[in-house]
Amino acid sequence: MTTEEKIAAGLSLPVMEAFYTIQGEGRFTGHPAYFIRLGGCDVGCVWCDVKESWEAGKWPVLSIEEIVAEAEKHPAKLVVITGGEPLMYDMGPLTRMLKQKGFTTNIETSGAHPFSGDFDWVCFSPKKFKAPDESIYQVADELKVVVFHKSDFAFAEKHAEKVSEKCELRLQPEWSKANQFTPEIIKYVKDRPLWKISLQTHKFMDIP
Ligand SMILES: C[S@@+](CC[C@H](N)C(=O)[O-])C[C@H]1O[C@@H](n2cnc3c(N)ncnc32)[C@H](O)[C@@H]1O
Ligand SMILES: Nc1nc2[nH]cc(C(=O)O)c2c(=O)[nH]1
Ligand code: SF4
Ligand SMILES: [Mg+2]
Repeated sequence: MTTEEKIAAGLSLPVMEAFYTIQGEGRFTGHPAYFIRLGGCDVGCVWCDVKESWEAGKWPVLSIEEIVAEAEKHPAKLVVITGGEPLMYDMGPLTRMLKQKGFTTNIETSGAHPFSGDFDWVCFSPKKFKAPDESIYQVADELKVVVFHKSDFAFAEKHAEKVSEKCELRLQPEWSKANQFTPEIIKYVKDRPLWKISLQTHKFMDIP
C-alpha cells in the first residue's frame, strides 16, 4: 500500500502534534486528556487559532499503531482527536484501536466532512466558512458555537434546531473578541438557559 492509500484507508494519518494536557473547552473542561491534532483543514475560518495545521502535507504521516502507542504512555484514558479537521479522514480504524486499548474517544470537529469513527463524545463546532455535512447532526453530543460576530447567536440557533434533543448547547467567545462578546454571551445564556458557556480555559492557564 502506498502512503496515500494508507491515509485514504485511515491506517496512517498526518499528525501535526500530539500532547498530554487538560481539556480546556466544552463538556470535559478540566479533564486530563491526550490530544491528537491531525494536519489538514479546508474550512478556512478567519479566526482559526491553529492556521498552521491547514496544510496536511507539512506534517509527518504516522501509522495508527504509532499514534496509539504514544497515547498509551500517559496515565489518562481520554483521547481528544482534533486538528485541523479530523473528519477529512476515515476515523474508523484509529478510534477502534483506541477503544480496544481502553480509551474514551472524543472528537472536536466542524462537521464539514461526512462523519466517521467510534466516538464516545462528539463536539460539533459548525462554521460559516464551510457548511456542515448532514451526517453530523444526529451524532453530535455537544454543539459548541464560537461567537465572533453578533450574527453568530442566530447562526447558533439555526444549528441547535437540527441537532438531537440530548445534544448539549454551548457558546464560546472567539479568543480575540472575548472582551467584547463575553458580556453578551452571559446575558444570552441567562435569558436562554438551554445554552451554557464554554471558555478556552487552557489559554488562561497558559498550557497547550
Ligand atoms: C482548532 S479547532 C479543530 C477542530 C475542528 N476543525 C473544529 O473547528 O471544530 C478546535 C476548536 O477550537 C475552536 N476555535 C478555533 N479557533 C478559535 C478561536 N480563535 N477562539 C475560540 N475558539 C476557537 C473551534 O471552533 C473548535 O471548537
Ligand atoms: N487544552 C486544550 N483544550 C482544547 N480543547 C479543544 C482544543 C482544540 O484545539 O481542539 C484544545 C486545545 O488545543 N488545548
Ligand atoms: S474548521 Fe477548525 S481547524 Fe479548520 S479553520 Fe476552522 S477552527 Fe481552524
Ligand atoms: Mg485549540
